[in-house]
Amino acid sequence: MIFISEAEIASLLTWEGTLKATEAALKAASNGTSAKTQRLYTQILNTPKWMITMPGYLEDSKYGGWACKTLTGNPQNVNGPTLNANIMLFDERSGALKTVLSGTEITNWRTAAASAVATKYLHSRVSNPEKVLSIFGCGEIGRAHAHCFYNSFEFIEIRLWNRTLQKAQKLASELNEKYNTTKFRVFENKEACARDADVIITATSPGKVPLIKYEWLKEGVHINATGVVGSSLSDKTFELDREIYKHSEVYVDNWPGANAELGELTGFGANMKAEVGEVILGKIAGPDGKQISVFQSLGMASEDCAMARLIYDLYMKKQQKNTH
Ligand SMILES: NC(=O)C1=CN([C@@H]2O[C@H](COP(=O)(O)OP(=O)(O)OC[C@H]3O[C@@H](n4cnc5c(N)ncnc54)[C@H](OP(=O)(O)O)[C@@H]3O)[C@@H](O)[C@H]2O)C=CC1
Ligand SMILES: O=C(O)C1=NCCCC1
Repeated sequence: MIFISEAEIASLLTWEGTLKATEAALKAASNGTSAKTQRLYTQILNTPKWMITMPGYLEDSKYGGWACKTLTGNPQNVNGPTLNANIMLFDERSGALKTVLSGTEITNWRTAAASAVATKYLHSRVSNPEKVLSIFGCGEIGRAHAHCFYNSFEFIEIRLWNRTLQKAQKLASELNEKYNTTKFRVFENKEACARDADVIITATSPGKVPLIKYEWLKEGVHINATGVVGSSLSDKTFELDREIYKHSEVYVDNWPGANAELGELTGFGANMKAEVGEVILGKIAGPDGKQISVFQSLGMASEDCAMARLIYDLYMKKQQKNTH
């Protein structure tokens, strides 16, 4: 059995590969070529710590795989990441365990890639270079989005907001330095950060008060809302206020997951429009550019299957090269 570590995975990950694998998984959710199994939440009693088990299967000659991700979350982790993930990849003929992959960075990358794919298909005018992107939350998922969106689109300005200001400042400095740019700007005030933004990403552990208010938003804005609290928690909260859901078209990655975990949104009056895959496949027309669109990202096991297969193939290729 092979173990592929975070360090090895970091050397194999590219945005191009991640975007293709994630798009394949989003498409498969809407054309019946991936399993629709629900994920399971297990909580350590009387604590906010949870484990999610995500079994999945994706049929695809390039990105197909049969895998199960386990992910533990501890919102109180101060010295390490909030999320720790591992992915078991199985042999489809024998059922034997083939590989265990560290899954934390894979989760960060594919979550950002899912938002980028959603933005590509739901916010068609994004190729206009005069666009502003605002990212709320500069943790691991926010950081991955900043890299992914910088490398995938041409925004004129990328705004960063974080509850703890210093974290946004640190990330902005890192990114401006790495990409030799001044596009990344820190905003202390949430409203100022959201106003006039064309695309918004929320990547926080949602608190009791929603982060973003409807009255701050520009016509036709596209929002990728990635922060979620497990469905087994009684104090479930969302990053966007109810008025936003009432006035938006809401897109999801998969209906079975949304039906199980996003029931509240229908209660808020949300127009739960379609899976992103249905738009990719041309089954449903995307937003008209005037309405607000929200991609309420849940994350799918099939995305992890696609990524596990991608990384496994790259790893094996590298091993073969090294032995010749
Ligand atoms: N949709 C998907 O597929 C996936 C979604 N997620 C979700 O993404 C979110 C972020 O995860 P990750 O980046 O790994 O976590 P991190 O712990 O790295 O970052 C958490 C972020 O949330 C902020 N935050 C925490 N509480 C609040 C609050 N009350 N108000 C505003 N901001 C707050 C933190 O701010 P500060 O720095 O001040 O503490 C920090 O920016 C989580 O909700 C997670 O469940 C994760 C993986 C996949
Ligand atoms: O898909 C995932 O992976 C996650 N989804 C929601 C919560 C954290 C991880």
